[in-house]
Amino acid sequence: MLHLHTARAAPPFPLRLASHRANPHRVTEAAISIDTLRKVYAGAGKAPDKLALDGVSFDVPRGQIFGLLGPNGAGKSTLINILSGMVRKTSGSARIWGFDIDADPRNAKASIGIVPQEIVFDPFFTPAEALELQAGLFGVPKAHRRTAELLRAVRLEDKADAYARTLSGGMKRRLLVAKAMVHSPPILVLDEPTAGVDIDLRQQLWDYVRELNRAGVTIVLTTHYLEEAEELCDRIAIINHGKLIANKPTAEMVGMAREKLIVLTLDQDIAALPADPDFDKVSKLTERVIEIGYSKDRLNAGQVMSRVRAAGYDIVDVSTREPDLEDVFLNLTKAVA
Ligand SMILES: Nc1ncnc2c1ncn2[C@@H]1O[C@H](COP(=O)(O)OP(=O)(O)OP(=O)(O)O)[C@@H](O)[C@H]1O
Repeated sequence: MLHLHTARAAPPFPLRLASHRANPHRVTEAAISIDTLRKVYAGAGKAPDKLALDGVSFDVPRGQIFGLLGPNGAGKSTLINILSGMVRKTSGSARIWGFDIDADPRNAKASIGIVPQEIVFDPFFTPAEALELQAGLFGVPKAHRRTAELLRAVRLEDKADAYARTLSGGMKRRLLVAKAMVHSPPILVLDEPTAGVDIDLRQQLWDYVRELNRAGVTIVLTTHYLEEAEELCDRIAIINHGKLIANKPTAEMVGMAREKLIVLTLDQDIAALPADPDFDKVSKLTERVIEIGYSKDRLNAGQVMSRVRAAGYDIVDVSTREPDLEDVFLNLTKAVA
């Protein structure tokens, strides 16, 4: 049972109250709204300038788990670092919970909690001290601090007074999530939180992320793990080479994979691969096993098998594969590579 009051109707401490009162319509806005965001890193020495974000625009709807996917170097961290105020954008604009990051940076920052990719800790602080310090940095007065509650939420209450260096990797990750929540932001961003994390821990972390989301927190996560995005996210955006190349509800995104694969075990060694203009690709996996890729718009599995039989083979075993996010991802990133 989660006791966080992260997304309560009354805006969290400390800065949002006044602005929300001043503009109640903001409540209906997207959690994050990004408009034509561009970032060029100036080249050092003889190195050329690097265009990291090339006019990216999208909204993260409130209340969702939103996945930001992209290959290495796509621009994901740049985007998140702009939101957190660590990187200065070159042009474009961004609003966090309705607050423009230029015009209202304090409220924008107060509305977002960021769990960084790397685990950085002062080993001599206990988890309780680390949370108190972090709350202090955000200007949360003592009376509003929720150290014990947060430690309970991330199941670290019995480690409250242990030195950080004695925590396991998983405990440290959970402490990072608690640290990102000290100011009760309505948005939590997790930057590749499960890179290098074992399966058990990953599952625990996702359970907790789901719990936070059920409590009303909008979640943005970047990940390289496509299955993870597929399992967790309501909506997925893909960026590649600094450009947004897709942004859809997860089910729709997965449905974009047109190609299906069928693996057939034949009754005899394959002499020549069956050629058919409707097959997108045919590959021999072993002497008697072939894999055929076909577009589900043009053929169904029965028709594929009939055509292989017509080429003189009997089929002794068959399996098909549904398209998944990986197929979409590969197709999309290939198209603009
Ligand atoms: N401080 C910097 N100076 C110059 N170039 C940079 C800087 N930071 C990032 N880049 C470049 O900008 C591009 C986008 O990098 P970014 O870290 O945003 O990508 P990413 O999608 O987060 O990648 P990863 O998944 O590997 O973390 C890359 O080509 C990277 O080399």
